[in-house]
Amino acid sequence: MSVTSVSVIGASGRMGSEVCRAVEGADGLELVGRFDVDDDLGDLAGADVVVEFSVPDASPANVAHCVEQGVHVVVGTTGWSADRLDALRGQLADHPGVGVLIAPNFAIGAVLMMAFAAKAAEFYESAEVIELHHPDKVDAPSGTAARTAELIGAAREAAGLTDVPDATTSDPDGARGARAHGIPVHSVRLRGLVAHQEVLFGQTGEMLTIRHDSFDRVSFMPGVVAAVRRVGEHPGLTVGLEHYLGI
Ligand SMILES: NC(=O)C1=CN([C@@H]2O[C@H](COP(=O)(O)OP(=O)(O)OC[C@H]3O[C@@H](n4cnc5c(N)ncnc54)[C@H](O)[C@@H]3O)[C@@H](O)[C@H]2O)C=CC1
Ligand SMILES: O=C(O)C1=N[C@H](C(=O)O)C[C@H](O)C1
Repeated sequence: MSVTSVSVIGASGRMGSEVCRAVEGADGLELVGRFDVDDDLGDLAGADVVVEFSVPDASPANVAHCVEQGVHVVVGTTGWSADRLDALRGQLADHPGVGVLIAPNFAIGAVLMMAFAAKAAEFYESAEVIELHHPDKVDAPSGTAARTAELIGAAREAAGLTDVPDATTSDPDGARGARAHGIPVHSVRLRGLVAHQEVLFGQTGEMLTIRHDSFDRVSFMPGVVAAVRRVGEHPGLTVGLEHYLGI
């Protein structure tokens, strides 16, 4: 069996340290490098694939460095705006053999939740997203919630649905949440939580709730390991693990 060498950026963090353990325990993968803030990424310890879980402001430069080195990258860090994705696509055009996967969520159940939400969206007048996370999370809304709202918004637009109904005219403190792609998104931060999301759909006389819970960060590891194994077969930029899983 051939061995894929893997380096991890953000290796000291909650996700990075879990990824190091998962890579060390996976058949056919070898952990060759651990990098964190202020480390010189250099040749990335000669890795075939890098896994990147750092912070939104650092991730684009880290990924750009990997692409420049001709190394495939699996990215879990959030904060990839449309502008940042466009810049990465531009860079990848000059490195046609390199694959980059950016996934807002590597838990299989979360990927399914987003797919189910996209499927349900056209059938309901109302839609709202509630994401619930540990209080050490620095970004809100979560990348998963933003992506879910984007998928729901796109499905609604394709179906000719207009704005979600909402008679609110006074909301000085933002109690109705943020709006992402026209969908209200609410962020909860609570000690004891890991990563959770509910997608609520409403229609006269009925409600559909789609909920996913990650109780432990090990829930993300099968998706990360699958992505490491496959990223080399997908040159260019892929956004969302569903494209590797046929979901
Ligand atoms: N896609 C997914 O399935 C998941 C994504 N995430 C995302 O992953 C990211 C990291 O989350 P956590 O591990 O919980 O955060 P964390 O704060 O525990 O870890 C981040 C690590 O990145 C390091 N870091 C900071 N600046 C850096 C730089 N310039 N270069 C290299 N490393 C740097 C920090 O020192 C820290 O060790 C967040 O954006 C989070 O939303 C988290 C869980 C699952
Ligand atoms: O910071 C986290 O913990 C998580 N971040 C990702 C996100 O923002 O969606 C994925 C998961 O929700 C955990």
